Amino acid sequence: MMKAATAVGGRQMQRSGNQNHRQCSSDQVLLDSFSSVGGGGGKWQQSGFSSLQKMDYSRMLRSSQREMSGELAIPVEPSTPPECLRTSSQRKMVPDVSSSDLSPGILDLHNFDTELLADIAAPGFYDRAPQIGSLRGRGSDALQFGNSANKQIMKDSISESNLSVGFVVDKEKPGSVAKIKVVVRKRPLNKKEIAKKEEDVITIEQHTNSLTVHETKLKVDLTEFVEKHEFVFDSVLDEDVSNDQVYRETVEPIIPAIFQRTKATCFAYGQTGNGKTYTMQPLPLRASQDILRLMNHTYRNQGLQLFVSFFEIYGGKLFDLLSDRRKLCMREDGKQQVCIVGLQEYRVSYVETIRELIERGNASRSTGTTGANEESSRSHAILQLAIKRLADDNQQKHKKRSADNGESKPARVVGKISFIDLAGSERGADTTDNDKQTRIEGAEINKSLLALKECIRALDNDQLHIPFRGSKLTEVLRDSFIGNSRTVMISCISPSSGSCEHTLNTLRYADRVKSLTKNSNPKKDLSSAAQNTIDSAPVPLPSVIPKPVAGDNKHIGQTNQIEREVSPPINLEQFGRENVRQASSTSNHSNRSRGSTSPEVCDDVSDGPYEQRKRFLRNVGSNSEGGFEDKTRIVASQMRATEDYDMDIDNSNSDDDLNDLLKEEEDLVIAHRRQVEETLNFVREEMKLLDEVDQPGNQLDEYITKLSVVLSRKAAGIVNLQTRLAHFQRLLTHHNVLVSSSSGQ
Ligand SMILES: Nc1ncnc2c1ncn2[C@@H]1O[C@H](COP(=O)(O)OP(=O)(O)OP(=O)(O)O)[C@@H](O)[C@H]1O
Repeated sequence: MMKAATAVGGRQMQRSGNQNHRQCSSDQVLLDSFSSVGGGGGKWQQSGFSSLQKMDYSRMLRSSQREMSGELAIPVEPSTPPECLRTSSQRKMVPDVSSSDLSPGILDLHNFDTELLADIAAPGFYDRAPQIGSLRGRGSDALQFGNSANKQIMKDSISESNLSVGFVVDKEKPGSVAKIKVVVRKRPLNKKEIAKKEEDVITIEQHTNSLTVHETKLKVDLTEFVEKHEFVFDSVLDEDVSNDQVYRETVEPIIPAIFQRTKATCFAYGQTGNGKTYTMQPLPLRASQDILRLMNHTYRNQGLQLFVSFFEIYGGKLFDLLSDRRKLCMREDGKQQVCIVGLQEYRVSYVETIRELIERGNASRSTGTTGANEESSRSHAILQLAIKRLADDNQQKHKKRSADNGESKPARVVGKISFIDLAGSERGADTTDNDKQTRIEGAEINKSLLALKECIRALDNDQLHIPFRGSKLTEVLRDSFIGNSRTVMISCISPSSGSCEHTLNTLRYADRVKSLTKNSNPKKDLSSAAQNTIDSAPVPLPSVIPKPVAGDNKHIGQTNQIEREVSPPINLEQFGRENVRQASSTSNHSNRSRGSTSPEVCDDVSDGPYEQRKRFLRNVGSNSEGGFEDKTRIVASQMRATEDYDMDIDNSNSDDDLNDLLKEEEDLVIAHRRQVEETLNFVREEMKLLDEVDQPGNQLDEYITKLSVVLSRKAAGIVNLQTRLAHFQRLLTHHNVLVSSSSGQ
């Protein structure tokens, strides 16, 4: 799972999510070469690349095949090349999908009944898996940062995986693998952090699977002290642990299970730029290699086939990354089973083919720039490896039925594994500078991350109801949450002191996922339970901080942040509209009254037109047009009104129309800008007015004093709007929590 592989055209910025991106050239070369070497009959050989290139790739692939020949004694079959890998003539002549190689256009994730395979024990699978203690010190991954590291990953993965060809079938039952495994991976300090002289604040003890965050804090007397936050997870991986070792610790143990009716999910979670893509990138390749080996040894002659699909969820929409970003639809059938309409699956027999497909998919991913990562994944990418089987009798029937009426019966899914490279999590406070699109992305991302967590928790508690409707992501993964499932979560963290708060948030998320498991380790972030009530929110407004749900305080390491995630609903839409209404009513007021000569229209000295204020100033002290005090009282009551609405929020109903909310927020920003502008104009006009109007000194003093009251109230109004804007972002995040938690009720 990668972002755009640099070798395949680099990464791109895709904001619309609807654009089609084609990265054909080098893919074409590689796949064509592969087909020719792998026995594809030269079907895709006419792409016009040089014979020298062909030879190089052929040599590489031949050697790769030789290395794996013991394990991959599978019949050579042509892999169906993606459309963009064909020449234009081929694109015209050859149908898009070959029915023998691809799944039907409609991929029904459930209708393929899970095959009941013979419970064949596969001995020795885990024999090679190292003890966690031995993971230290290898660090074969590129430890330097930058694109070169990413480029290297796939190669490393292949070559490392080839080292482990001495693969023996497993003897352990899949049932012995934990249902949910939470692993934390720390990355090294990057160049930027080193340049800023940031320190590594994470210590890891792999033999106890514990990790300590040393957070520097300030006492009230401004002296520094270090607070320690200790966490224990199923596994903790230090910065020198290689990607191959990560594979062995996370995915390898669950591979045998997917031959036995299990749906597995592996995902990386963490702050943007902390190594999710770096970590996820090589895993599907390694997994597919092991799957192919098992298929061709332990499960040979059972007619199993491996299928690959790769799609992304961006802005709540699905795009096929292996089919020119074709937009996909998710449907539920009568049995409430999820179908992804149009998703293409490719039947594969070779790791190299999978590699090419992954690279192509990555090149189509939506990426953007965040403060922490220039090439940030702004989508969730989901790569699925599905093992399917057409039973003999089914095959017979299938042939007959196909001959009869041209229908094809889909293969049955034996098991599958989904690799999810999640978009980076961001705090609302970090997104204040982002444009609207980035804010929408951020809100969508946070929403799905929270929904995912809720599903995992429900799953691990054997809850009857899994709140998969919380987001598109969880809906799509629905079938991975039901029945026999395994989940591996890899939390990626930065070691730097500057990211300490982010890191704690990530670890608490991971801790939360794990915390309610039956076998959870009680040794949690004790320091945070005792004294750390860190809240990443920029401005504390108690009236909108949701209250903890009764009985949800059983976990020691829980903090305020977590408690808020299970809070009662807030009507954000009402909140937003109210904000805008208040802001607009104040800011539009002067617009309405401008041009009017009626003094009644101007109920506020600050909002009256210039001539009116001039008249007013002339009458200061005479009370002829209503006292100045009255007018300032009106202003004050308007300000109070904008402050009061917070009180109503808790009584509101929830509303999940995110786009409406963002529209409200945008309106609020406009209203804020307008109010600032008008206040400045007001000040300018007042200064001019004071120059023009000849008043006795004492009356002028009085006027100025009163004016300063109005001005300070105007300033308070602006600050108020700013506070609400900052708050709006927090509320959007809370909203996501509420949506997911309310859908779970
Ligand atoms: N364990 C690691 N060792 C060496 N380099 C790493 C490691 N983890 C991450 N990096 C480097 O850090 C940079 C950012 O990593 P990556 O793109 O994987 O982050 P990310 O979490 O996927 O970010 P985003 O959520 O924004 O997509 C990359 O240049 C990557 O090579």
